[in-house]
Parts: sequence; structure tokens; C-alpha cells
Amino acid sequence: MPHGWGYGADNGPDTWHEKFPIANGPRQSPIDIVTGEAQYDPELRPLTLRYDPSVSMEIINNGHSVQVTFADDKDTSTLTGGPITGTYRLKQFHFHWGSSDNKGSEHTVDGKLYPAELHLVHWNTTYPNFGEAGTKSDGLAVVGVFLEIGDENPQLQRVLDALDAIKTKAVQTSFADFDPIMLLPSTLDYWTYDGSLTTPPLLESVTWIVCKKSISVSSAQMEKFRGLLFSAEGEPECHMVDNYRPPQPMNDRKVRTSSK
Ligand SMILES: NS(=O)(=O)c1ccc(C(=O)NCC(=O)NCCc2c[nH]cn2)cc1
Ligand SMILES: [Cu+2]
Ligand SMILES: [Zn+2]
Repeated sequence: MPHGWGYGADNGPDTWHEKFPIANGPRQSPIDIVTGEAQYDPELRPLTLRYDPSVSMEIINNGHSVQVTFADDKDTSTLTGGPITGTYRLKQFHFHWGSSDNKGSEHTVDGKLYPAELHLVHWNTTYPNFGEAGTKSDGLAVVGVFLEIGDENPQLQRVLDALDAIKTKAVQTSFADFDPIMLLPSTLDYWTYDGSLTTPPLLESVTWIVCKKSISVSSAQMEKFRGLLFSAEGEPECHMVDNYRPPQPMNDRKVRTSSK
């Protein structure tokens, strides 16, 4: 996957518009969630996440994040309900994090940055595959979960224990029987808005569903994420940190919330 974008000074978020002009589009992500302006919508349904751990496949360092991929050729791991209609299939989850505990999330809440953010990426099964869905305004749905410094999170530990095997870019290893439901907070109240992928190609095809409740991560666990490298084996080491895009203009969008 030879391409130039990244999070450095010369290829970071402020340069992405050069190759991806949609970076200045009307429905870009992430955003700052202004809680006082979020509108309660009684028509929003509860999220229904039905995940089957047997379809987790690999864990990959793709040069931007650590990603766990799922077999998505059947309706085995799905998202329904919430703000979406129809069935969306889980394709992958990944994280964004900072070089220190005071930053790292992509979405912010009343200006607050969290140390990390988990993204569970789903695509609308009315389209034939993820690639096609990515070109449709209702093609993708990403569930975002904030990580907050606190107790060590045992559910995360299995992901973190795999990181030593995928330290450098483009390395992957098998990662079977992982149930991402274990990574979700206890209650699934959420904010939702129409947005985009937060990395190139920045496609404006994402219904964002950001959980109000965070999950815990210890500072020591955060250090494990920071041990990953953006760089490939044999290249000068560049630690994978601050792989987050800052909040983008809201323009004329509204954030709705599932609870008062
Ligand atoms: N942060 S986020 O908004 O949740 C998100 C951002 C990008 C993608 C994506 O799917 N992006 C193209 C792609 O196919 N990405 C994998 C292949 C790849 C790219 N670079 C290295 N491997 C999915 C979710
Ligand atoms: Cu890439
Ligand atoms: Zn992401």
C-alpha cells in the first residue's frame, strides 16, 4: 500500500487536501461534540450489536494504526438499530491515540480530548461490499468509543499482547476468536451525526455513532500502543503516536443523541 499520507509534519492532516480535496468537504470527521447543542431524538433506537468472535481474522499494523479484521462475507457480525436502517456488517476495528495521555482521540467532547479512541467499522449490506459501500452517503457506520485513563482493561490486554508481533508497518498476524463486544462500554447511549472517514480517502459516507460512556485503559497499557512503529522494518524508527485527525468544521450539521 505505497501512499504518502500520514501524521507527520510534511504528510499530516493539514496536507491531505492536496491529494484528497474532499478534506475540505461539507461533512468531514471528526468533530467536537458540543453536548449542550446535541438534540435528543426519541426516534433513535437502541444500538444492536451482534458480533461473532469466530470471524475475527488478523491483527495488522497498517502503517497508520493497529487494526483487527473480520470475515465479512456473511451476516455473522452485524450492527442494526441506532440511527441506521438495515444491516451493517463489521469489517474491522482500530484505534487512534496520542504521544501522551492528554490527547489522542479524534472526536472531542466539549473540547475534551481523550487518550485514545476505538473505531468499529461497519458497511451497509444493501451494497455488494465495503469498497462499494464506501462510495455511498449511507454506506458506512462507525461506532466510536473513548478510552479514558483508569484501571487496567483486561479486555484490551489480548489486543495489546499481540502488538509485539506487529511492531512495524505492513506486518500482520492471525488473531482468531476475539469478541469485540468485550471492548464496548456497559451502556450504549450515543451521539450520532453524518460524517466521513477520518483518514484518506476521507469519503463522506459514514454515519458516526459515538458512545457517551468511555472504557478504561491504564497508562501502562497506553504505553503498549505507543511502542508500535509507523515505520517498516529496516527503516529509521518512527513511533506510532498522535495518529489522530483534529476536529473539522460542523458546517450545517446537527448532532442527535439517543438519551436526554
Ligand atoms: N478512522 S475511520 O474513519 O474509522 C476509517 C478510516 C479509513 C478506513 C478505510 O477503510 N480506509 C481505506 C482502506 O481500505 N484502508 C485499509 C487499507 C490500508 C490503507 N492504508 C494501509 N492499509 C476505515 C475507517
Ligand atoms: Cu494506508
Ligand atoms: Zn479510525
